[in-house]
Amino acid sequence: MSPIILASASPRRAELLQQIGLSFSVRPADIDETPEPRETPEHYVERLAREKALLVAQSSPECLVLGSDTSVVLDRVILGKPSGAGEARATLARLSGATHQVMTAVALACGGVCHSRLVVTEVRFRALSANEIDAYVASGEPMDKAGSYGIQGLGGIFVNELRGSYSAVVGLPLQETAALLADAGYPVWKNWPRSLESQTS
Ligand SMILES: Cc1cn([C@H]2C[C@H](O)[C@@H](COP(=O)(O)OP(=O)(O)OP(=O)(O)O)O2)c(=O)[nH]c1=O
Repeated sequence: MSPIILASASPRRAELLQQIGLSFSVRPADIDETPEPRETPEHYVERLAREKALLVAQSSPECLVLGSDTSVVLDRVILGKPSGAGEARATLARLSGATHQVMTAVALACGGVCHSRLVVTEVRFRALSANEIDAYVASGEPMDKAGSYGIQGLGGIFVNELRGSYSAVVGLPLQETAALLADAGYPVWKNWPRSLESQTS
C-alpha cells in the first residue's frame, strides 16, 4: 500500500483525516496563492488544492498525496485568511446577516497524476454585533482561517444554517476525500479497528 502524505500545514485537516482512521504523514506545500487574472473562485480553490498535492507528489512519486484549499466567498469575492485584526473585523462585518459560500477542494496526486473534487457549502450567519466581533477578533481564532472564522470553534455561534458539507467548511470534505482514496485503491474502511466484541462473535 502506498504511504499517504497530507500536503497541508492546517491542524484541522490533520484532525479530520485522523477522524476517518487514516495513517499518514504531514508535509506542507508552500505555493504561491495569488489568484490569476479573472480567475473564478471555483477554479482558484481547485487549482490551489491540485498545486499543493502535485508539488509534494513530485518529490515522493511512490506516495498518495492529499492537498486541499478552502476559501470563503461572498458575492463572488474571495475572502481569504485575514492579514491582521482590522481585516478580520471587516470580513466578519461583511459576513454578518448574510449567506456566503465556503468552497473547499481536495486533490489526490500520485506522481504527475491528480484527481480532485470541489465542494461548495452555503453558510448563513445571523447578524453579529460590533462588540461580539471585537471579542471574537481578540480571541485570536479568526487569524489563520479563511473568512476569519472557525465553525468548529467559538465562531460556531454565528452560524444560522448550513447547506452542504460540515467537514468541508472545517477544511476537508471527508466523503469526497474517502471517495478519491477509494478510487485510488485505498478504501479507508479497510483500516478501521475492530471492537473486541466483533472479534469474539
Ligand atoms: C471557514 C473555515 C476555515 N477554516 C480553516 C481551514 C484552513 O486551515 C483555513 C483555510 O486556509 P487554506 O489556505 O485552505 O489552508 P492552510 O493555509 O490553513 O493550510 P494548507 O494551505 O497548508 O493546507 O481555514 C476553519 O478551520 N474553519 C472554518 O470554519
